[in-house]
Amino acid sequence: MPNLHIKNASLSYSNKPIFTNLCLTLPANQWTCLLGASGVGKSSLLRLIAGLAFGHGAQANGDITSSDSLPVHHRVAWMAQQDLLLPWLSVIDNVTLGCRLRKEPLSKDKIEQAHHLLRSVGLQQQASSYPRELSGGQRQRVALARTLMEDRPFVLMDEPFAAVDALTRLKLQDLASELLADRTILMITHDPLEALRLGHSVYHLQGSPATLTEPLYPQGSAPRSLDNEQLMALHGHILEKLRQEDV
Ligand SMILES: Nc1ncnc2c1ncn2[C@@H]1O[C@H](COP(=O)(O)OP(=O)(O)OP(=O)(O)O)[C@@H](O)[C@H]1O
Repeated sequence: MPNLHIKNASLSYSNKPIFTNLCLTLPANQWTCLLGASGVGKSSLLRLIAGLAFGHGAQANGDITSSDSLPVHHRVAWMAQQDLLLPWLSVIDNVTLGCRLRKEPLSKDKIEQAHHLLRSVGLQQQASSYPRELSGGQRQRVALARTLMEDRPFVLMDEPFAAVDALTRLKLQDLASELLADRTILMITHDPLEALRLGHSVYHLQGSPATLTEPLYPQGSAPRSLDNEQLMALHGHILEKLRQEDV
């Protein structure tokens, strides 16, 4: 998988700078996690990387490039806090939604692949169910299968596990860590523990205009166990920093 390079990313709304000349490299096969207070500009940075449009009054710039020199924008998958499943489609049809939207023929291989992915997220029995019949955690697992079905090298995640209970969140973290191990990932989270469990590096976006701090590099391989002493110490340290920032 390629690295993703973000150079001189700048964004302002109505001439108010949100961030200016941000630079960040997302290493291949790694999770880069991004913490930061509400409104600091995390989701906007993700939008800029994905090449999504900003509303009226926004000025966005930046070089988003890949180490393999191929264009980035159409090779990005997005996973959000809301599962964004279409309620009128079955689980399997939601997993193959990308093919449908692009009007690609749904070959036997593709359908088999979708079933295989549902098996990997533990939902093979629910292929014909509808989203309303699933729990929040199950729905987010379908969203994960759909992300994997798209098979994009770059995965941008905006608080993907924020809407589920603590135990389901831990399970989803473990599953995503395993299934997305070979991608280049940027994940936004408000949960320092989640960043420390999953991230190879953990950045903090802070200030106005926002800047990135030096990254933390949690030890050991992800997903890290909750009884990892270094992880718990770093967790306390980050929470304290966030608390000071909040006053
Ligand atoms: N369309 C818009 N017009 C004007 N300002 C905007 C617009 N969209 C976002 N902003 C402002 O840009 C800033 C960054 O927003 P963004 O959604 O990126 O923050 P965030 O760090 O992701 O916040 P959260 O953690 O709450 O999701 C915020 O101060 C927000 O008010």
